[in-house]
Amino acid sequence: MPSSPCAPDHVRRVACVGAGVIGGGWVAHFLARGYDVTAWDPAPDAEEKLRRLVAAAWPALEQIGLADGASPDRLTVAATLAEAVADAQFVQESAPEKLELKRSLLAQLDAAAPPGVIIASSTSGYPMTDMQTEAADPGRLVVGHPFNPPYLIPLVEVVGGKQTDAAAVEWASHFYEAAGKSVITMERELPGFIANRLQEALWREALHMVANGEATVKEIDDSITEGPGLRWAFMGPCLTFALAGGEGGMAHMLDHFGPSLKSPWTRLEAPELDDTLRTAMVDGCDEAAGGRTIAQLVAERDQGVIDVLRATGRLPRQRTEGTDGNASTTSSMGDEK
Ligand SMILES: NC(=O)C1=CN([C@@H]2O[C@H](COP(=O)(O)OP(=O)(O)OC[C@H]3O[C@@H](n4cnc5c(N)ncnc54)[C@H](O)[C@@H]3O)[C@@H](O)[C@H]2O)C=CC1
Ligand SMILES: C[N+](C)(C)CC(=O)CC(=O)[O-]
Repeated sequence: MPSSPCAPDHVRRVACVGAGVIGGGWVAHFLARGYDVTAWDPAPDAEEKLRRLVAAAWPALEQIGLADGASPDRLTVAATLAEAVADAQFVQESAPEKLELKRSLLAQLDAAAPPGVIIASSTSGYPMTDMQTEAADPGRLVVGHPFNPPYLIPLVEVVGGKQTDAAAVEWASHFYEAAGKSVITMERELPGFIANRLQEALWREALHMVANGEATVKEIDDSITEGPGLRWAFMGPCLTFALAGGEGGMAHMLDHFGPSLKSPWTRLEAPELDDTLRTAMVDGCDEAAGGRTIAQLVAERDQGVIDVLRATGRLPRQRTEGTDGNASTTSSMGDEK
């Protein structure tokens, strides 16, 4: 077992490797929770982009409550990967979703990080078994799959690969909880984990409807935000459908609607993501954005998530007594169980 040199709730220094949309979001989250964060990203403009992302996220983070001592000033951008992880007590990898790159990067991180320190990948779909093949100590490599933006959406799915030590998965789950996340620890690897597997089914149908001219991008988005999405923020799809069975609950729902719900399973096919569909999706999203910039949409999304968290009783949350003004001060969101 990679005996981590640090208890999950005593971590103070986190390294984030890859600082784009998700790596930057992780940086913002860890800073807001009071950690010292060291980031590394090979892109020449990475530091500027990262600091811009953190600055844009900070007002939302102030709204939901910062840990004592939290500050963007506690971010250091390292010149090399080795420097970034040299002193880390936890490493979050968020490099591009390319299997070969992940394999080699995780091996480099394993070689450079202090012995025993847990290294998590943000991958949105690769099983850790396929990514840990080149590492000398694959036992300490786990998946920690976040949701965009990681500084507001509580969920992290944690799962190991065939060579991951069970204790590493357990340590990572405890660490994310201490860092204010809501954790699902998976016993076994599933492509897409749980939430993306569900999202993939929805996404396939959305693309299919656009490809076939059956619905516009706006209609698809409205159908969720004005419909099931309102329920899903606080009650999942299974319990929601149990209520479709009235007093008979899920049993009646399945007896009543089961046969009619089953027939589509056999007729649904994957669409071809060709240039025509790509253009239709890009144009449809531009139209749905209605002239709003990405920065405006990010601010709108962040406020929307905060409003939903607050409306559903997940904000504000009591802080626990922080003795060191750091990670022991739990998040104001996400881990109410
Ligand atoms: N964008 C999303 O909504 C989500 C993405 N993810 C996962 O997060 C990871 C990162 O995705 P994004 O942030 O969206 O991509 P991105 O393209 O925004 O950022 C990737 C960053 O990695 C950097 N990079 C390139 N080569 C690198 C290397 N060898 N080592 C370290 N960094 C390197 C790039 O310069 C870039 O800044 C992927 O594994 C993705 O599947 C997970 C959940 C949601
Ligand atoms: C688009 N994506 C598949 C990378 C999204 C995710 O992995 C999770 C999310 O943020 O919905």
